Amino acid sequence: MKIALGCDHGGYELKEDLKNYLEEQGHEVVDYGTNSPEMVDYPDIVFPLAKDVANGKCEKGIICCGTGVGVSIAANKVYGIRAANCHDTFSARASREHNDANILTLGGRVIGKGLAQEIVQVWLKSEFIEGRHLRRINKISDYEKQ
Ligand SMILES: O=C(CO)[C@H](O)[C@H](O)[C@H](O)COP(=O)(O)O
Repeated sequence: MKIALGCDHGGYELKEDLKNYLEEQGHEVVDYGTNSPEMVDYPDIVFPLAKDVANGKCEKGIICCGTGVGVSIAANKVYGIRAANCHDTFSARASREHNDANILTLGGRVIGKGLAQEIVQVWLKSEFIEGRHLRRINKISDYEKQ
């Protein structure tokens, strides 16, 4: 799978670890930075990345910051993005099965690398189950189009 990966300085170490992990799993990773622990403003990373998920250049996105919250708020401003900040595997699975989340956000100051890898693994293998959830997603999309 072609995956857009990005971070700010708060998620830099986790992003680097996930890049290796995803490549080991055979995924194609497109790295949107940042590429050092120096301070950056996360919207500058998030918007180009999220646009490329929304327009289909990348199938899914994973973004790390200190908490996963700031990047999630920013990503959800981009038309067509459903970003979910998940720090447990139950929520990660539900964000795919129920919400068809196309971006996962993670907090490098919240969870360790091992748990982050498990969350990513569950998130990537879980599929949207449609049914009643599609009706709800469509209501969000309709609102977004207004
Ligand atoms: O947006 C965030 C908080 O929800 C992210 O965790 C950022 O990484 C964080 O705000 C960065 O904070 P810093 O004090 O500039 O390192």
